[in-house]
Amino acid sequence: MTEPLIELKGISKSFGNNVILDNVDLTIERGDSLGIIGPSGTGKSTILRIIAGLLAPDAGEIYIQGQLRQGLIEDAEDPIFIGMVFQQAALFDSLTVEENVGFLLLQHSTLSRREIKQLAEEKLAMVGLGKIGDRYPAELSGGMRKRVSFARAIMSNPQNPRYTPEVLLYDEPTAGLDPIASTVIEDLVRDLQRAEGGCSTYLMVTHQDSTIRRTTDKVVFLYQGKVQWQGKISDIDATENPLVRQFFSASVDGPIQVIG
Ligand SMILES: Nc1ncnc2c1ncn2[C@@H]1O[C@H](COP(=O)(O)OP(=O)(O)OP(=O)(O)O)[C@@H](O)[C@H]1O
Repeated sequence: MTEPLIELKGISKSFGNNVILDNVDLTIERGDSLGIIGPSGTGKSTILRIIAGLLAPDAGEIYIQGQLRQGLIEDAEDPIFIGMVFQQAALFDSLTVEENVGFLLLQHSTLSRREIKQLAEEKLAMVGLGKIGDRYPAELSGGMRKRVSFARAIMSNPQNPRYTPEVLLYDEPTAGLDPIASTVIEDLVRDLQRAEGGCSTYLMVTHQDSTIRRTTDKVVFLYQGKVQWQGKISDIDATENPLVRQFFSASVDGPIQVIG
């Protein structure tokens, strides 16, 4: 049996007295499209930041392709590259689209600007954006900016295959988009999962019903620091779990305490 790409064992994290994650285990296999869902403030983004190596857990272990991670990503490289797509596209306004997509290569490779431009164009074409490399982020719609951030996330360095992302972490990629723009992004997530030069494995944090159903095969339901339920996407409508039922029925009545 092959090793999981990522394994979290007993991960806990508190902010002050607020316990956000309490002894969470999670396994991500190659090819997984795993949704992390649950009410607001249950630690979904926190889990992504811990997996990305941007935030340290208080307790527990993280194995990346079987190797125990020590410290944060800035302290030691993981054996595989994990990319992140943030909720806000997080583009540099003063750089062109192409410079944004090629940013890491411009900083960390010896490739020529022409080579990086060509690679950026290839990735932009993969996310359905042609001929916009010379534009600035402010000239694009919200959906286009998101797609640019996808192109940046799947950028790889041909000089060093280790910098090809093997797992993508999506943090609410359809938040704030209208239903049609959301569908475009959901289709894109699936296209990139299948495409050569895309990324076959990902975690998806989202609140949107359509995004959960259209982009994930399995889901983990987090609440009060714990994994309360996990199952296949097709199990969602059949489960008797009261948390999952309340969440998907959008009812204020049930075990989930409504905050605010
Ligand atoms: N750096 C931090 N310092 C203090 N509290 C934090 C910090 N980061 C997150 N939190 C708190 O931890 C809790 C979980 O936050 P997180 O963003 O992980 O939740 P979430 O499930 O992604 O929420 P949402 O669905 O609303 O985006 C929240 O109460 C948040 O305020």
